[in-house]
Amino acid sequence: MAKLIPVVELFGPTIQGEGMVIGQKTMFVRTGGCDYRCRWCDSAFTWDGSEKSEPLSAEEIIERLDSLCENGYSHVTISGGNPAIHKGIGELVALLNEKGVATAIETQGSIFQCWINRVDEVTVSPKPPSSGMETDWTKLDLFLQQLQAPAVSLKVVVFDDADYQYAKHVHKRYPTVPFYLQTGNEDFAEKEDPRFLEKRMGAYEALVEKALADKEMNNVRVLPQLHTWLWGNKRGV
Ligand SMILES: C[S@@+](CC[C@H](N)C(=O)[O-])C[C@H]1O[C@@H](n2cnc3c(N)ncnc32)[C@H](O)[C@@H]1O
Ligand SMILES: Nc1nc2[nH]cc(C(=O)O)c2c(=O)[nH]1
Ligand code: SF4
Ligand SMILES: [Mg+2]
Repeated sequence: MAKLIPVVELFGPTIQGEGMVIGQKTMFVRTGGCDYRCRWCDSAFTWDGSEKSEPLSAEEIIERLDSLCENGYSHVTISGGNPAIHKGIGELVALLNEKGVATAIETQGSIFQCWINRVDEVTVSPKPPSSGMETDWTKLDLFLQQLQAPAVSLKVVVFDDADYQYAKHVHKRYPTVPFYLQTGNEDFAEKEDPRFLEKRMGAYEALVEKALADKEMNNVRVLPQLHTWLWGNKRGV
């Protein structure tokens, strides 16, 4: 029997606002459940019990994506929560592959599944000290050793100096993996702050300046969460 996938949100078309394929037109599948509890998680509704997920088969997910996008789509991003806790996603990835639709995943690198190697773009985002989570380096080493996907990147969110030092450590530990620094959004719960965009731009400028002045961070890409510049903390975009 097909394994069901707990889905919290399906949305799109939108643009990928973060990381290695920023700007890519994409659909999103957001799964429920996470093995982490990051203090600043902007998607805590996937794991804090505030929302129920709907168990869907891979076919049902594709039907719903199709009905969201009458013009069709060529790219699907799977995020969460941690999508890597769900075995059933392998079937979704295989079906999308068959249809010629490219796939991407966002995960923190704590749990590996064989199907991850069939995802076209894998973003691994280990969590810095401000998250309150502790990285199990042995697990992360193993995750990256097993990872054979066509395109892989590391992305570390930075809120403060300790996070930046952590990001440097990650980049040094895995020097051959394309590395992204991403600004943290401390106003993730804010709905109507008139200074929201100004603050996001300020955080981006500060992170860019830090990286530009750092001789150990010459081969990095520095990015904001671009979707928040357009749409703030709105859900489903
Ligand atoms: C919501 S998570 C889901 C995927 C997976 N659990 C992970 O953390 O990689 C997707 C991305 O959003 C980032 N993120 C979550 N909350 C954020 C915040 N307040 N500011 C900036 N990035 C955030 C995470 O670090 C991760 O890269
Ligand atoms: N547009 C857009 N881009 C994103 N990139 C990563 C996201 C996520 O929540 O995983 C996300 C999201 O929620 N929306
Ligand atoms: S690992 Fe991702 S989904 Fe899980 S709590 Fe952290 S940011 Fe949120
Ligand atoms: Mg998000």
